[in-house]
Amino acid sequence: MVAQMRYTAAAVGGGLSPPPSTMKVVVVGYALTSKKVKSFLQPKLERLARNKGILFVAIDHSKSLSDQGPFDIVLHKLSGKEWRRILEDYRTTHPNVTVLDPPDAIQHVHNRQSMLQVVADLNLSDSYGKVGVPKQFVIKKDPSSIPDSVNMAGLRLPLVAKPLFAKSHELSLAYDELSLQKLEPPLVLQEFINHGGVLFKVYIVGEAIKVVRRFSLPDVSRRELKKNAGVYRFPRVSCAAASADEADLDPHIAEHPPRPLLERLARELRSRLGLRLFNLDIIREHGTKDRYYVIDINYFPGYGKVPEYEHIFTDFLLSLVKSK
Ligand SMILES: Nc1ncnc2c1ncn2[C@@H]1O[C@H](COP(=O)(O)OP(=O)(O)OP(=O)(O)O)[C@@H](O)[C@H]1O
Ligand SMILES: O=P(O)(O)O[C@H]1[C@H](OP(=O)(O)O)[C@@H](OP(=O)(O)O)[C@@H](O)[C@@H](O)[C@@H]1OP(=O)(O)O
Ligand SMILES: [Mg+2]
Ligand SMILES: [Mg+2]
Repeated sequence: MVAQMRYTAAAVGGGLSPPPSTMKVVVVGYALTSKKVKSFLQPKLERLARNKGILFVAIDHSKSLSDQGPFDIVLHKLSGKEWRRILEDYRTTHPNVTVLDPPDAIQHVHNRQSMLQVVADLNLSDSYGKVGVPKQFVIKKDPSSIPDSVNMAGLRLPLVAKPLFAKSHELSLAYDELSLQKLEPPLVLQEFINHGGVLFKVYIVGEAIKVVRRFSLPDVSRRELKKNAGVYRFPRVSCAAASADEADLDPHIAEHPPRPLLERLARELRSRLGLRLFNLDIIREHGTKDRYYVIDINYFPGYGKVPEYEHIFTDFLLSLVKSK
């Protein structure tokens, strides 16, 4: 079902020409934070969408979702149990509306343990490379158990400590296991993998993928590890300001992972996670040609920073309606 809405002056907004009047409009309701609206719903996206017959409409939280629309697609990234319940109800009562993405699938990548489990289960290995996850375990409560748990799990130092819930972005690097007791659970402790200080962000929008390169934490040598102790906290690492797309780097480090490997990984994760909008952070172990680790998966990431995202995203929205 394509929500049949005629273009009106109010719907189109000032100054922009509507598409031909015969064109059916694809209505996309969105529930996003104001930060996300600013970064994602940029004028260049809205403009291109409008020319292709796609209209973005803000969902009004003071009204029932069923009383709004009709929508063809609902796009959302809001947290909270109540919102998840509203969406689940809406999905049941409006089976023809594509909700991007299902709330329970999103929940799966909110926890840093379940997030990487799918990659571990996939155990992807072919002529292009091998994709795994760093050894890791969860500390739920008692930080005094950390040193013993690290030894028992056979984790090699240094370790990265991340909040179990992916919404929080603090990151610590620990050179010894005793210092980890200072950190506040629930946490994921993960082996730090040397990767030449460069990481690849693979943005997925349905079947499309786009890869960017970012600077990351530098390698830690055996010598450095022996010399240092303690836990070091890092503010946001590998954020958009850390782009390394144009940097002059050692080609062994800069080279993107093979496209066929990423395409297979993206396809598998899309179906196993039941998500269509996500990105993954992948690193190549320094000194190897084909040993890859996925270290993070994010739902509906910052697409606004991806070159040409407006074309990729609008094509994707149209393909959803066409395939119905
Ligand atoms: N196991 C690891 N080995 C090496 N470096 C790592 C590892 N885990 C994380 N890092 C580095 O720390 C950064 C932040 O880690 P991660 O991506 O897990 O956190 P995040 O807060 O979820 O990030 P995002 O902003 O992408 O959501 C990574 O971009 C990478 O530079
Ligand atoms: O805000 P930005 O554009 O940086 O997008 C970031 C996004 O924040 P937002 O959803 O509030 O926008 C983050 O979401 P939360 O985990 O905090 O929910 C997470 O997905 C990051 O990985 C994104 O950065 P990217 O991986 O694309 O560099
Ligand atoms: Mg990350
Ligand atoms: Mg993340």
